Amino acid sequence: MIHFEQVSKIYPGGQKALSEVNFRLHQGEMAFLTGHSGAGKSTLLKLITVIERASAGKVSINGHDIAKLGKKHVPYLRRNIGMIFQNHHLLMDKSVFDNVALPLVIEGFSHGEIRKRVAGALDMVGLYGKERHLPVMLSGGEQQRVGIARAIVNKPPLLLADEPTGNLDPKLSMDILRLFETFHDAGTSVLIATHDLGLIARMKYRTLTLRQGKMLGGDEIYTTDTQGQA
Ligand SMILES: Nc1ncnc2c1ncn2[C@@H]1O[C@H](COP(=O)(O)OP(=O)(O)OP(=O)(O)O)[C@@H](O)[C@H]1O
Repeated sequence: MIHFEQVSKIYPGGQKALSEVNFRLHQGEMAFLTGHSGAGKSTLLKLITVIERASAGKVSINGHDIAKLGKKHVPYLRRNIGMIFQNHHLLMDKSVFDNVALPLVIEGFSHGEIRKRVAGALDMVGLYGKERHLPVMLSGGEQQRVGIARAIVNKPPLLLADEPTGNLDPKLSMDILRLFETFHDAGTSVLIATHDLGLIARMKYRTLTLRQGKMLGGDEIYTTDTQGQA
């Protein structure tokens, strides 16, 4: 699903964020991405969503080299990726319903379809019945669930999360990871960037580790992947 080959990223100004990174995330796989602050986790996610472009190497999604993707095709790519952020980026003056409905409104779905899909997404994240609430009326964990409902409402095959549990206590963090697990069980590919090694250790998924822009064990993972294993 995602394939990085010798990918480097140097920001304008000369800051090297990623250095010859190799890895694959398979279709339907769930994995963690970890590393110290500044290791390059967010940069790696931004290359997948084409918020940033690689300086060298090749990023492919479903076999397509995204360097060859023209500007007008980027929104189509992003429609297939649900993105979840630590501070959830909710519109605070809009209801839970309006926040979750946003991607569907942008895509031009009918009112009836939007109502049905938003209800389904809120049900999945355990917020059914809170459609009319404003985000400020919800707890931090519930606000994060609204962000997750918005990310999955158009059923993308890939979910990317950048520190999704950063503001939550251990119990709520585990609940959020279990929620990601339900999407993974339903066939969605999931990549979660997190500092929280304790949380990672409690789950059984592959962990990709960045250190100063380099993927530790990257070549080994790359070799194993080419043999068709996770
Ligand atoms: N837009 C930018 N311009 C210049 N340098 C940047 C930019 N974004 C990130 N960097 C630099 O690239 C490196 C990697 O940053 P990145 O945000 O990817 O790390 P991270 O692992 O996500 O860190 P954190 O866990 O603190 O969020 C850092 O040295 C950072 O200062």
